Amino acid sequence: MSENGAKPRLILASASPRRLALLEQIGIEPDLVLAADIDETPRTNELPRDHALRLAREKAQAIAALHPDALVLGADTVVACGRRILPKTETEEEARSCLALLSGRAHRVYTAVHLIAPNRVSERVCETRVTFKRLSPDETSAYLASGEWRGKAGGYAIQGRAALFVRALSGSHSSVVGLPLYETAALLAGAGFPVFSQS
Ligand SMILES: Cc1cn([C@H]2C[C@H](O)[C@@H](COP(=O)(O)OP(=O)(O)OP(=O)(O)O)O2)c(=O)[nH]c1=O
Repeated sequence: MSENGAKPRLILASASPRRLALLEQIGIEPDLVLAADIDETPRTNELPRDHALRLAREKAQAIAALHPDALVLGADTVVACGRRILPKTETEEEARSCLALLSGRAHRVYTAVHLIAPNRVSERVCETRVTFKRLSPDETSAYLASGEWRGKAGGYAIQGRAALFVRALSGSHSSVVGLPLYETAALLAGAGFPVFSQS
């Protein structure tokens, strides 16, 4: 609660419908959802975890600058093969190369969350290890034809058909989809947002 006992206004700094749906899953409805338009290009030699943390922070800061009295939550999801940051795939060719890299091996997904409150800033990053089965040419073609890879980090969406490719996952499923719910709830509770008593 804020100093006067009122529930603080919450803004989700994201254009991702999945992040909104994940927040709603735990009973949290932001007062406002605003997309932050920032440059998401990785810096030279930037590590995947650092990249996710930086972009989550920059998304939150862009919106907090316009709404200094609210709680502002930003997030960023990065799929990494070793130190390599995979793109958010926009073309079928990009998605095909990502699937070829991910096939038959483990990779990591980092989602960072950054919360700006009027009097404090907090952040967390969640690391998840995902192991894909070896993909046959038919599986790859069928997945590419589904179009589910479009705009997704690493060229797949675990909440859709790519679930069939996941042999093992260690970490947080919600984090791979785009928002680690355990960590997000902890940040919000720490900033005085009533996580378990919304109504
Ligand atoms: C790996 C994976 C990623 N994704 C998505 C989550 C994110 O939306 C996207 C990664 O891009 P992000 O830049 O993290 O998010 P976004 O561009 O969709 O939204 P915004 O920046 O406005 O918050 O990939 C899935 O939906 N499922 C998955 O399994």
